[in-house]
Amino acid sequence: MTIKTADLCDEYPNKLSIVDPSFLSFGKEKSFFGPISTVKVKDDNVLVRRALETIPPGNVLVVDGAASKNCALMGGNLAEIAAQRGLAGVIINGYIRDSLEVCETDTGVIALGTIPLKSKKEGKGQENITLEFGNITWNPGDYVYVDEDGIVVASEKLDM
Ligand SMILES: O=C([O-])CC(=O)C(=O)O
Repeated sequence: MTIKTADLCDEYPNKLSIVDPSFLSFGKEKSFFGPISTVKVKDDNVLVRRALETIPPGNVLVVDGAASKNCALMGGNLAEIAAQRGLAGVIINGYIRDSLEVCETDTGVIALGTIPLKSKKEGKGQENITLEFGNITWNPGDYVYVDEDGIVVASEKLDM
């Protein structure tokens, strides 16, 4: 199915939250959608890995990393887990590394940018909670739609 966020905005103006246009696409899959799973972390990606290994195939993992520029929350290995598990994609309010590998990996990866330093491995953070970033609220179970034009979220699955 081809996502066209512009068409969704035309068709469902009252049902969509539009994410702040400050995110970049790094994954090979430029257009994807699915139900949201969430984690919230700060400079620590243990819960990101655990979510990638456990959330249902087809879901989109949304990571609130507090937009921290201290380190990368995902690299080539974690992107490969997302692809192998058949996740639709990952959206990170934070930074990634191994961007050349990530852009060859068959999943969606959205983030704020790149930084080469890896994160801490302490396992701190929260899972499956409502997030607030990018000018919108991200509830687990909401649907996110992504393409080359941007990111939009609806509280239900939309007919396309
Ligand atoms: O392990 C990490 O912190 C992230 C990483 O480099 C990878 O996913 O390849």
